[in-house]
Amino acid sequence: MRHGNLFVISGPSGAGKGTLVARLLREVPDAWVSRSVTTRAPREGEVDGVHYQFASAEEFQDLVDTDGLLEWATYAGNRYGTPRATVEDHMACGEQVILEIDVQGAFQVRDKMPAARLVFIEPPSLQVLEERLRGRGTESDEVIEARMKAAEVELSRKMEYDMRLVNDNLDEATDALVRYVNEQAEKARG
Ligand SMILES: Nc1nc2c(ncn2[C@@H]2O[C@H](COP(=O)(O)OP(=O)(O)O)[C@@H](O)[C@H]2O)c(=O)[nH]1
Ligand SMILES: Nc1ncnc2c1ncn2[C@@H]1O[C@H](COP(=O)(O)OP(=O)(O)O)[C@@H](O)[C@H]1O
Repeated sequence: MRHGNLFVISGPSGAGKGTLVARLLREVPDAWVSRSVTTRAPREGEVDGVHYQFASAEEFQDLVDTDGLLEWATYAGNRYGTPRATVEDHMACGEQVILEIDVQGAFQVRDKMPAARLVFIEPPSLQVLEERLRGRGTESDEVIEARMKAAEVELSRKMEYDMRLVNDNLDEATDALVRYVNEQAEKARG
């Protein structure tokens, strides 16, 4: 059994974080992904307790006030946070814990848990990013515009991450992510 490690995956909306994390979970048997709490409305097809734990603004604030979140941030007008207890439990079980969170949250995690590995997923270009966001078909034009603005701020911080990965060819990007997680987990085992 390997020791528990913490991996943070960030990158602009539409870069392919969710797609890559889903593939990583299939290929790394001891990987586990945290489920965030959010005040964002569910998209069509999203199920409460599966994709996110959907919460009201009051419920979210209660979690903040009771120190129930490891980190939290406001992104494009909605609040998102990582439940602390489940992350700690899964790390204690020796799992490779994955947080798919924004750049603000990533640096809060690094402050609290300096051993966390931070991975930044980049799109091949801003044009491809916009095409993927539109192609996903889950957001209005207005929301896509807000996410493209956020993308520029996010990309400006990529050099602060431990690893950067361009998600161009999906199979190659998946392999690189799986390799990195396994290498780091083996290194931590010593
Ligand atoms: N800080 C933080 N960011 C989160 C959390 N959960 C999701 N996010 C980020 O919030 C942003 C918006 O997520 P979402 O609305 O699901 O859009 P998507 O990433 O385009 O599918 C993305 O950058 C996510 O990585 C969390 O628990 N904490
Ligand atoms: N390497 C890739 N090549 C082409 N399309 C991709 C690739 N990776 C992801 N996509 C597609 O781009 C869209 C955004 O991916 P998603 O995983 O939802 O991004 P994120 O979680 O970063 O917002 C989805 O429709 C997904 O199927």
